This record gives sequence, C-alpha cells and structure tokens, in this order.
Amino acid sequence: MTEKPLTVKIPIVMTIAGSDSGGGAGIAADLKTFAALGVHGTCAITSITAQNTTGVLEAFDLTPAAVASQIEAVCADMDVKWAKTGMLASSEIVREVAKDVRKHGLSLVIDPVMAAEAGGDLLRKEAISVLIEELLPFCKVITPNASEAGVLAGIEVKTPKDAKIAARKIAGLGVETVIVTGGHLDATDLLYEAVSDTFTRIPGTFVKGGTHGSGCTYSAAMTAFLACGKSMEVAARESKKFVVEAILKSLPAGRGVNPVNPLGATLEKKERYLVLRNLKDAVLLIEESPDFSKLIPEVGCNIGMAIPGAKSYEEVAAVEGRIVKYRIRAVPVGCVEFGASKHVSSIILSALRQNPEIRAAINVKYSEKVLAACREMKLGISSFDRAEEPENASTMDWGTAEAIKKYGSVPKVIYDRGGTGKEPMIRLLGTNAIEVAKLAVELAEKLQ
Ligand SMILES: Nc1ncnc2c1ncn2[C@@H]1O[C@H](COP(=O)(O)OP(=O)(O)OP(=O)(O)O)[C@@H](O)[C@H]1O
Ligand SMILES: Cc1ncc(CO)c(N)n1
Repeated sequence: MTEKPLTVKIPIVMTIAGSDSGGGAGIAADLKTFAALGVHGTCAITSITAQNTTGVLEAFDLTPAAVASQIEAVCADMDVKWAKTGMLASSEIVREVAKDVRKHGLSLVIDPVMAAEAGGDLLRKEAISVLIEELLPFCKVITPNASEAGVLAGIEVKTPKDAKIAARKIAGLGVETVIVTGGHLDATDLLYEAVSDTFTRIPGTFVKGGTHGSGCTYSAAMTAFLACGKSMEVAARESKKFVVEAILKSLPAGRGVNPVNPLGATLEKKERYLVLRNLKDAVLLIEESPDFSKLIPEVGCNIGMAIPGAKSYEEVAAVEGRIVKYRIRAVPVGCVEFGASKHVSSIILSALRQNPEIRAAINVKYSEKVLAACREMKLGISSFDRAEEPENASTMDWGTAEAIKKYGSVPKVIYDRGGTGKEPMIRLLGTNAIEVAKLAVELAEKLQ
C-alpha cells in the first residue's frame, strides 16, 4: 500500500470588515492577529475608512455585490470554516453577509462594531435592526462591548450586573454564546453560554497602553482559537491574554489613541531567540579561546546582550552563575538565560539609553597591561571613579552613564580602578555579544 504524504493543514479564517487607513483596527488588526496566531487569514472588505488615531474622517462603503464577490472568491477556493464580522456599515451589506454566511456554512463570530473608539459611526442606525433580525440568528459567538451590548439588548449597560442581563437578552435573539467585553467596564469579560445557561467571568485588570483596535483584535483572536479547535472558555481566556499583550506592546503612532500591536509579543519572542543564539555563540568563542582565562577577574566574568529597546534586567540575557576560571580555561557555570545578571544588565541598560544600538557588554580583568592593549587596539576608552559615586546610586548604572558623558558617546571600553573592597574592572561594549566576545578574545591574545 502506498502511503499518502502527511500534509499539515493550516486553518483558514476570514474577516468580513472595514479597512482602517491608520492600520490600527478593522482588517489590519484582524489579519495581524491571524498571522500571530498561526492561522491563514483571508478578508472581504466592506468599507474603506479614511481613519487615523484621532477618528474616522470619511467612509466609502463597498457595494453588497463587491462584498459578496470577495467572499465567493475565497470560499470557492479555500476551506474556510470560521469567519468574523467587524464593520458592516449598512443594512444592505448586513443582509448580503447574512446570505453569504448561510450559503457557505460559515461558523461566525460577530463583533458588532458600531463606532470607532476615537469617534465616528461605523454602522448606520437603521442597520442595527437588520443586524439583530437577519445576522444574529446565524452566529455562534457575539463580542459586544458594554455600549454595543446595551444597544442590542435595549438596556443601559454600566455595571457587570447589567452585562449579565444584557448577555441573556442578546442570547434570546438567537446567539449561542455572548461575550460582553469589559474594556469600558472593569476589564473583566463576561462569557455567557445559552445552551447551559452559564456565566463565566474572564477576569482582567486594566493595563496601560493603546486600545485602538482592541475589540477587533479580541474577536479575531476568538475566531482563530475556535478555528484551531479550542473550547469556548479556553478561546475566551486565551483571547483575553492575547489582547492584553497587544495593548501592552502598543507603540506611539499618532496624536490620538495608539493602535494595539498584535504582533508585538511574537516579535519580542523572535528577538529573545536571536539574543540567546548570539550569546551562546559568543560564550563558545570565549570557551574555545586558549587565552581568554587570563582576562577573568577574581569575581568572575559575564557577558550579556539585550533585546532591542530593553528597559529591565529581565530583557537582558547573560550566563547564569558567570564565567569562571577553571585551571587554564574559561568555563560558563550555567546556561545563557534572561535575567541572569543584574550587574552586566545595568551596564547594558545604561549604555543603550544613550545609544540603542549598543546592546552587549562583557566585564574583564583590570590591569595596566590590559588597558595598554586596549589603547594599542585603538579602542575608544573612558572611565569613572567610584569615589565620586553619589549616595544611593546603582554603581554600574551611574558609572556607565558617567563614563559615556565624559567621552561624549558610548566608548568601546569603560574602566574603573576599584574602591574599598571593590575589584577594579574593564568593560567592553558593542552592538552584540559575538562582537564583544571577539574583541575580548583579541585582547586576550594581545597579552601574550
Ligand atoms: N485597558 C485595558 N486593559 C485590559 N484589558 C482591556 C483594556 N481595554 C480593553 N481590554 C480588553 O480588550 C478586549 C476588547 O474589549 P473592548 O471592550 O475594549 O472592545 P471594544 O470597545 O469593542 O474595542 P474597540 O476599541 O476596538 O472598539 C476585551 O477582552 C477587554 O477586556
Ligand atoms: C474599520 C474599523 N473597524 C472597526 C473599528 C473599531 O475599532 C474601527 N475603528 N475601524
């Protein structure tokens, strides 16, 4: 019997939503979320908005035929099971989408988008009843925020108790699962499953960051997780976690509400991986050098590297337990890990505040001979004096900043001659760990 080749199928999902020219909400947020969660995202655009972080300036709705044609093109070719809707703009588009969803048997998540966070209507008032009567009965999940839930349920939603009443009322319109999102309440989402008449709180606390596109990102994440076969409750918990990270990773973009950054956490993971790989190779260079052990100070040595834009020591990787001298070799005590050295990370964080390109450092033994070799290699050198250190300052943070200030930019070498009970030290700085390791190995060879 010939075996069929194993093919891994990626879930294909669709967003039926508007375009935000500012790149924060609508299909931009949806497609970024799909990409981050490893599903293949397709789209049918309903309306093109001229929008930025301060609001919606204009909207150009597509014809229902144009929306239908996009859905048809995708569904005729690809196996789409789950889809979401966002901005639907008009009664005509809502009606068309209801028809297409039934035709293609799509399991639907509805984000009943009515207005942009920064202002601007995204669904005409007269389309609300069409949404309720013609689309809601064909959807599996709906994710209204407090004010959308209020409009759909015909009550005011100001408290978590109101959200419960509204969720039951919306389910009564023919929806299996209602999630009232808490971005405008207490940051806790309320999941209501009609079949079992159960409420599940998906708790959260308010985090600081841009929230333009948070509802789109949340409902797109729900669609992706459900397409991957997660249960409703797991999908809701994971989507909440995902949107919180996207808010935390938001970046300044315009003068208004900053857009969420659904790919921020994925990109950070990539950077962390690249840093660990670079650092591992750097440590290998040090281990293999027959000369490096001469540069190891009494307190041991460490080498570190930060991810771009690092702000805390947990974002700087170094060798756990330092690199020590064993017989004539340099030996790393542990593995390379983030948060492994407060000492080296203080040097790096202080340097990258002055120059974001400088992300790596190593500390080596101080001697006049080593310093002379640095001079011979024509490396830029600066220093600080521990005796001048202000009270309550972090030595590495202050000393590095002081040496940089004296030099006018970040030098390759920063040294200090020590103090009472403090070993003198030389630090080599550079853009990455391999670069500083090579510099250190070259320096060690010069000492021969
Ligand atoms: N500041 C915040 N801190 C933590 N979670 C938040 C915050 N803002 C929104 N969320 C979460 O984001 C998700 C989307 O909810 P939200 O109520 O903001 O939707 P929305 O109002 O439709 O969004 P949009 O801004 O796109 O219109 C929910 O899971 C909600 O709990
Ligand atoms: C196109 C579009 N869809 C949804 C929203 C809601 O955030 C928005 N601001 N713009």
